[in-house]
Amino acid sequence: MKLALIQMDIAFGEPEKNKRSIEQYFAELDKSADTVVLPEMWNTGYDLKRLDEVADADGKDSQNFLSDLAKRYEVNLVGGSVAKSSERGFTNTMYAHDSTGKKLGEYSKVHLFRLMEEEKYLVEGQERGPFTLNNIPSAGLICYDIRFPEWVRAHVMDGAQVLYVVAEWPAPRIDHWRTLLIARAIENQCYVVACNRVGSDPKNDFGGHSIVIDPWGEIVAEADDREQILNAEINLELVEEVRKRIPIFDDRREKLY
Ligand SMILES: O=C(O)CCC(=O)C(=O)O
Repeated sequence: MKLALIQMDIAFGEPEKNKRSIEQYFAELDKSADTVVLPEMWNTGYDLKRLDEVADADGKDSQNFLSDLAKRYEVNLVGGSVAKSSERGFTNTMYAHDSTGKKLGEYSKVHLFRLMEEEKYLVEGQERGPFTLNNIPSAGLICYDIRFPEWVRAHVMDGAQVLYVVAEWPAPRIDHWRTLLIARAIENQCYVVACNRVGSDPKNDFGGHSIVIDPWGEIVAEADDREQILNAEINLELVEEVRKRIPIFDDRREKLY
């Protein structure tokens, strides 16, 4: 698989402007890329106080936009996440599409991050929302979700071999971001493909360092803290190889935990 992670800045509360930025990035994609990943809440950023005005009604506009991009560029697209409004309230929701534009799955962030007051404005997702991308069982995780190893393990026990993480992770804790992601890859013996944003909003500076990590914990590719497209190639056979070498899934003591 040839991945392209779009590590972009996000305009605060300006979905149309952010869509134009994404269009520009797509025009610059490496022609060999088959799977593209976007960051968290790319439509609005953390403009939570104005969700009434800026969130996407039922995620329809975002889904159309993402489906059309995937089809036009013939790429699988893990569409970061968007602020979505529905009868249930506002959610932080990821959509994945295949290269024909077909929707593969949907996932809403289940762990809301109090430090950014998400719990005051958003409602939690209730489902795992796994998807199969390129014939590979995969899962989406949104930012703070990576601090919950039991949540990540649940996806892997379901069969996930690639974890797509999308984030607006602040710069002051970028060491946590890297360490947690490397640990999630090693302990689950799977690929971690993680796309963060850069730039600033009124309250935070975001740290970039989008990263692709293999099931042995080796870094396949890593960005710095500037806007860029991070390209990486991964080989899924390595998942099986690593799981045979250290068979942690056979050695688990399920009765004890
Ligand atoms: O856990 C962290 O330190 C960052 C989480 C975060 O920024 C988020 O979930 O939006």
